[in-house]
Amino acid sequence: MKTTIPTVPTPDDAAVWHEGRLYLADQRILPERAEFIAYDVAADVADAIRAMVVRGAPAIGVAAAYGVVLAGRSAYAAATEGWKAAIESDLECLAASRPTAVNLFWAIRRMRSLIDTLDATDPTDRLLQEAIAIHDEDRAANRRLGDLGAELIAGPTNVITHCNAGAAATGGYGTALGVVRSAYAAGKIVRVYADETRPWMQGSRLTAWELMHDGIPVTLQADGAAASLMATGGVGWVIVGSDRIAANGDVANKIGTYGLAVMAKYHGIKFMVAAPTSTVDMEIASGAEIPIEERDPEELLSCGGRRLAPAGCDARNPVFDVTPASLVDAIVTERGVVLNPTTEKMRALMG
Ligand SMILES: CSC[C@@H](O)[C@@H](O)C(=O)COP(=O)(O)O
Repeated sequence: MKTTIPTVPTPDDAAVWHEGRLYLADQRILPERAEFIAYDVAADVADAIRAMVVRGAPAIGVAAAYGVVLAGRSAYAAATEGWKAAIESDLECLAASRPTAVNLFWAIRRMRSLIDTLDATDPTDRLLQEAIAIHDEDRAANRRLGDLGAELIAGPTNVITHCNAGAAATGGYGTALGVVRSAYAAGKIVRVYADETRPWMQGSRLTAWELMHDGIPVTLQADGAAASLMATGGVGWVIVGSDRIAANGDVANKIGTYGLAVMAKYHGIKFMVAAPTSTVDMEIASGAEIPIEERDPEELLSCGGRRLAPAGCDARNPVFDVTPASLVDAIVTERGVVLNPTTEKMRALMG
């Protein structure tokens, strides 16, 4: 992990712990401005997750783990040996920040398991070690799954990606964009077509920024342009990340992913989901049980601060959808690849 704060955040600096503070690169304003915000208390980290300062399932998990460190420090300052009772409200506050990305709950559960083993003394150092381990392990998992995903691509080919599943969305390197990074280095990817990803524009702002930062050829397209691109041929894979993968291999990801998978099947294009095993939720049988976040319709009714829709216009803003396992060719994790996922194959992967 980095021990200094870069003056300008790079895509790999979504979360940085430095001298007792958590710094999050503000992903709401990138790439126009690259700035960190410093955090000292867990409730503010929860607000940052809710407000999309930090976003992307693994990065949310990493931020929450550091949030638990801040919670432990505050709880000990307030209640000394009673810190375990005092930390509870902050853990609940972090867990209530966003509902879909299971990495959030996975990270809090892992930090809670550690808390259960600790005594009444100041827990800050021990909690920090665990948060750093979560951060480092995520980066290492992404490197591994990036290489595994790249092996599936015969190449050279073009690929489509949706939303941002890059370094900024993770502890580092990226999931879908980790596969792209590894495959591009191996000469297997010619160009990445990045969907703009309405309404938060994670594709236009973050994916385009990350790929240009790496010198990987990228073409931005409107979300609705993917089908006609597929029809022209030349696209070998759709590669996306995930917020939660159910036990049967159904995949929740950014709204619009399901449509891409349907279109990919129609055009005979392969569909890959790249995610660490911290994104797999074996406690739910299928995608029907995945809670789908609905955000403020205002995010859809306006763009760049300018109102687009007429006053009084109704709008729905589900920000994730579920792609059935039957449309997924490969789920790529750090533990291995699952082709044509089923419950049995996911059980074998997860042990
Ligand atoms: C490696 S990130 C995987 C997913 O979290 C990503 O594709 C996504 O949908 C992010 O949504 P966001 O609403 O930006 O948090």
